[in-house]
Amino acid sequence: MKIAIGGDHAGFEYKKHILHWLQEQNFETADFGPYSEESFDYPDSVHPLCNAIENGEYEFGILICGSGNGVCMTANKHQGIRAGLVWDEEIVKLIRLHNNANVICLPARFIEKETALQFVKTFITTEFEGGRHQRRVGKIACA
Ligand SMILES: O=C(CO)[C@H](O)[C@H](O)[C@H](O)COP(=O)(O)O
Repeated sequence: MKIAIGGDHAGFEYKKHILHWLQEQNFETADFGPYSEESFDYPDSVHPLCNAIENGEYEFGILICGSGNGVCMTANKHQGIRAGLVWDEEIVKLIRLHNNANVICLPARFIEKETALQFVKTFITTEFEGGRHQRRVGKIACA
């Protein structure tokens, strides 16, 4: 599984932590930045990451900023992206089970680092349920 990760300065430490775990597990990864804690505009990471997912280069994306909302709003501008903001384990499961999310958005200033990692583990191991949800997901994109 190929996984891309990005965000802004507020998510930098969390990104490092999650990336380290992904690489330990031998996932193929790509880091779309930022590469330091210096102030960074999240769209400059989010758009290239989402383009790469839409092109089929990566299956899943992980985005991290302070509240999770900036990265989520930006990602969902892309037709091929379904990004979900998460704050507890059940919500993480639901964005995969019901929404077939391909991007998870983590609010670094509101959850612990280990919680963020646990959310990523749940995200990448939960399968889309399909069925009635397939019909609904099919109606999300607008022309
Ligand atoms: O959602 C966000 C932006 O809309 C994020 O929370 C950013 O990380 C946050 O806005 C960054 O704020 P800062 O004061 O520039 O660190």
